[in-house]
Amino acid sequence: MQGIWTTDRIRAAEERLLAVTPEGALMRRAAFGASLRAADMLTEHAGRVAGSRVALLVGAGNNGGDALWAGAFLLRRGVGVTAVLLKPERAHPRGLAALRRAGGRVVPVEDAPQWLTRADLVIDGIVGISASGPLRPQAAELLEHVSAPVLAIDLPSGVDPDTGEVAGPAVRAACTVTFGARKPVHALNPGHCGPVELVDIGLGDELADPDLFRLDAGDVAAHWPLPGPEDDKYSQGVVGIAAGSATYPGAAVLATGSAVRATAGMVRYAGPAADAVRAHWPETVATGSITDAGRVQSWAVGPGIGTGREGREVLEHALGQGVPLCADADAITIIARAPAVLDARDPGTPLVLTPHAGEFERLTGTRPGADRVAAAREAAARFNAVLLLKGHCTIVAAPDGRVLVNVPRGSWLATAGSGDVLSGLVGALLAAGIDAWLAAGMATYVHSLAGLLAARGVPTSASAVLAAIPDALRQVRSPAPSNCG
Ligand SMILES: NC(=O)C1=CN([C@@H]2O[C@H](COP(=O)(O)OP(=O)(O)OC[C@H]3O[C@@H](n4cnc5c(N)ncnc54)[C@H](O)[C@@H]3O)[C@@H](O)[C@H]2O)[C@@H](O)CC1
Ligand SMILES: [K+]
Repeated sequence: MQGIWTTDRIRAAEERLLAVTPEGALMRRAAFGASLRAADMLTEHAGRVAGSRVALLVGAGNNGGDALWAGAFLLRRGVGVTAVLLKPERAHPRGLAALRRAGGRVVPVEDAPQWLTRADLVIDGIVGISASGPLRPQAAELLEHVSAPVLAIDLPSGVDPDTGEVAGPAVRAACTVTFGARKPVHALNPGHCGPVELVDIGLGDELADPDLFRLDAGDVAAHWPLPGPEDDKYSQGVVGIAAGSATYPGAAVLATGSAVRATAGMVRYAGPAADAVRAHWPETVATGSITDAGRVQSWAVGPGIGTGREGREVLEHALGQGVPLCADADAITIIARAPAVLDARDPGTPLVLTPHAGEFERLTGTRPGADRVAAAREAAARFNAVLLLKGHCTIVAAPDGRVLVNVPRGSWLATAGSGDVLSGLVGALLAAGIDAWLAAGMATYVHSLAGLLAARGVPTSASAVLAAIPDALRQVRSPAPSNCG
């Protein structure tokens, strides 16, 4: 798992490291790493390093210092570097001296447009982890002259470092180079960060207990249930799916199908769409009513069951079985309207709730707001449940405070029925006995990868996402190498 730390924790760790490191050494390490990434970007976008042109946007703090030092390193490689000082009186003195010594040009803001327009690459050193709020008007106006790719130093300026919120003008980077450890913005706002490269500045020993986690393919592969020599259809877990209606069998077919594709365990379906489910997935055991569904090790309940009395009875029955349960879609609305339904639950048995922002508001009375991590964490504690907050960037919070963030792979999953596929995946992993927080995170990961594979650059459908689950699992088990992201 990749760890992610809030900026307070990073700042404290940096201070401890600074106290035992020669002055300026950390910044030079960071800036050298940034200059290497800048050179790679110049090669990619301008076809050369020596002879290319870089403009630095330099703010009032150490982030600007990083940019100035990176400029000094690039000058040594024959790059023409121009620094635009947004707050000349507060520009990092040592960084500025280093840039000047290396032969860099320093221009006032009034002269900046021509240098920004001509640049092959712009380096954003406006503001880093001490940022608050969006870009100030002067910086926002300068950015209008930029058409070259932007390399963000530490994070794209104007984006909130801890929540990823964009409340006004902000840099949209082609790539971000960060130092020491990943910050929440990198996972929560991949659209503004672009691929994120991590430069080691020696912070590792100072940081423990991440605030957030991100799964990688290795984690998912390591925990995904695969049949072993001793296994049979029961030993791998039996998942029950309660979804869909006679008139709208789609949700039932999709949720059941994704459970079928996810693991080799057995899938039972219970509900009025049993005929349609049997027709699509002959390997399932389908019954018309949840009361005669038989034993399962987990339930996935909700998509398309309706929010009336029948839906409520189905949910109550499943909650009363004392097995882990994923409550999705209509099941969430039922809980929001009648929280007493949860009285049927044994509080020690895992529950996963999978709301999107609107369902989250129904459940809790408020929208998730800018700090989606805090919102998900609070709701997880309040409901004593794993809370999977859907969105472009999905957050999975456990009642004990652990949070996973899934960095999306495009917006391909914004399609009807996609949530039904996710709930089948969660249910199948719960049946295999996987920790509910991890199960929800792994399901989200594979769901988004299946979305990417199904889409291959064009809009896709939930059925195609479902069909791509085996390919996503194959890819997870043998991931392609990646050096940025
Ligand atoms: N402390 C260290 O040893 C290291 C720090 N590093 C760099 O230092 C950065 C943090 O530096 P600082 O704490 O000096 O602060 P920043 O450079 O992040 O911000 C400087 C100042 O900008 C102002 N500001 C806040 N929001 C703004 C906005 N939206 N628009 C314009 N100005 C705004 C504030 O007055 C703030 O103090 C990191 O992000 C990283 O780039 C790296 O060099 C690694 C080592
Ligand atoms: K920046």
